[in-house]
Amino acid sequence: MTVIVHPDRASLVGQTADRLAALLAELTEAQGRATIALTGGSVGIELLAALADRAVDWERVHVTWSDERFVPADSPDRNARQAREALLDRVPIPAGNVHELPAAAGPGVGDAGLDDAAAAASAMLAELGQIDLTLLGMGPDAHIASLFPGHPGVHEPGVGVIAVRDSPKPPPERISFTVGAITASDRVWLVVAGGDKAEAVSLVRGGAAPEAAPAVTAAGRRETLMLLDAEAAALLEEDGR
Ligand SMILES: O=C(O)[C@H](O)[C@@H](O)[C@H](O)[C@H](O)COP(=O)(O)O
Repeated sequence: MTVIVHPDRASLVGQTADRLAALLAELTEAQGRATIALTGGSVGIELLAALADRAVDWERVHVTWSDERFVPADSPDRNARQAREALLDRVPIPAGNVHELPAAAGPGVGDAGLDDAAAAASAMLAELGQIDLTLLGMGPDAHIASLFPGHPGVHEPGVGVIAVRDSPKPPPERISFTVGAITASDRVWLVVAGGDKAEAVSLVRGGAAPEAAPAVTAAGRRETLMLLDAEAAALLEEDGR
């Protein structure tokens, strides 16, 4: 894992958007298509908004998500809805290139269909083929996607999408890439900002166990980057790591 520290949140977001635009250009040029898995969370969405202002050949970019909240499609909690507002509705990406994870049938449905949604998402992931880049945020508890410390999901075997119940981060019902799905990606970028993440960053860099810090499992087949602002890296600088 390569750690790159930016002076502040704005430069982390701006320079990561530049880095992402450059990767998309390289991939669409070299292989005719790029497939990326987006993430939710404030930094993840800010990154998408910044990407909207970069030159990207959207015709040849496919997007999906490494996790999704299991709420109705029009819920403001949906990662896909937030991504559409921040980016996808602002760029000429073909509708067929946007591979949303299933939504709950409607308000108050609860977890009826959560397992079916996870199974459908696993099938869609298999159809999608190789993921060139999985973008991840990280919680203050070192969660990634919807894989939380002390929850069984981090030990779920195989490449797929799982149902998550009683998520400590609301909303409670989610569907999430497994660790195997994340590590099947060619590249994994963890994009993390804020002093509230400094402990988790230090835990991850210190080699904590996956059940304590799921983010330690974040690894791409070809590249793993931990992209931080100075606040999130603060303890690292103290440790000199
Ligand atoms: O659906 C979600 O909530 C995200 O996938 C989640 O994993 C997020 O990326 C982290 O919680 C970081 O979120 P912040 O960037 O807002 O701290």
